[in-house]
Amino acid sequence: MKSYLIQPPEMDPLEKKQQDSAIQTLTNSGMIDGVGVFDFKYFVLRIRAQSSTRHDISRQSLLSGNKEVHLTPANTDEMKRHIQVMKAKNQTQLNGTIEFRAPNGNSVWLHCKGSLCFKANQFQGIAYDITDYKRQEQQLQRENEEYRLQAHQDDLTALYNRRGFFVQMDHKLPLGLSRGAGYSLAIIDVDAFKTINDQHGHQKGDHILSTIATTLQSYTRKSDIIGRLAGDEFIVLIDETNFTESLRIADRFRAAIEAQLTTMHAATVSIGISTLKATEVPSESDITSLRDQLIYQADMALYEAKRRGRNQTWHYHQPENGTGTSTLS
Ligand SMILES: Nc1nc2c(ncn2[C@@H]2O[C@H](COP(=O)(O)OP(=O)(O)OP(=O)(O)O)[C@@H](O)[C@H]2O)c(=O)[nH]1
Repeated sequence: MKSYLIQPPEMDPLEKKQQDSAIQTLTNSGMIDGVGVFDFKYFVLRIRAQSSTRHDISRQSLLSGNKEVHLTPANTDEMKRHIQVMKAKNQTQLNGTIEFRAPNGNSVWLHCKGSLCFKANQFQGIAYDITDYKRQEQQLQRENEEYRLQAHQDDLTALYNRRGFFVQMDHKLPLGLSRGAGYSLAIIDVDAFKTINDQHGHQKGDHILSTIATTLQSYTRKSDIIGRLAGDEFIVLIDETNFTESLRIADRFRAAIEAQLTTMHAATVSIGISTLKATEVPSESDITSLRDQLIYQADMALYEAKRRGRNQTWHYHQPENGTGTSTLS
């Protein structure tokens, strides 16, 4: 790790001489790689390499071949605010990581340890270059995010898998309901898919599933959530809808899928829907049971669509005196 001694911009000549000799000793011993001046009135940190032979500083990304560079904080406003807070609290010890911008636009992270002199707008201390470490950390974060996405994604269709869908749904429901939005849930199941697989092979079956996924993507809005629940079952959380609208929207899914699949194997889908009214604002602990209730009701409606002969869209309807379903054909 590289380190730089940061000096005050203006110094007493005698003090400067003493420090120069100390710097030379530190440089020779390999303890520091350069010296700098940090003026936080103008927010510029000037760094000068000292031990170019020992550390081959010319190859270092920070300096990009130069012996001296000017760095500015990546977020000057935030840093100004931070220093103002320190000043108000009369705190002089700075011990933290600051992201700077090199002249070539690259980020340079320096861990600065030392003291601030508010009167002279100066910082004095040591700055450790932790850029490599930060880059590795960011790379690790990116990889973790990728793994997290993969764990929530269906391999075949690239839609959310069951887990990913529920994470998204649980996140969305409370937000929407608290601002008075109603939601509908559609469960879409391929009709007689087992027969299609048996007659045409698994590969054709997979192709049908992929076609359904792309059709759903093009017939939904950005704010809807689409997932593949399992096997031949898809699920869509339709944003901001009521009973009537959701029936119309879901039946459009059914008709569009049928049209897309006609050219393949005349496959069709059945759809069951349930709706959560905007007035049903839940407490946070109610979300899971609301989600289970929506799924249960959509499943019941799907069952009805299958029972009545398939290739239909049914909406769950809770009559005054018990359970039941209402229809659109
Ligand atoms: N090609 C393919 N088939 C799958 C996949 N996952 C599950 N299946 C098959 O999908 C079929 C689902 O059939 P079921 O849901 O039991 O019933 P169905 O034949 O669709 O009949 P209904 O739902 O009553 O209309 C099973 O034969 C599974 O083996 C997959 O990823 N690809």
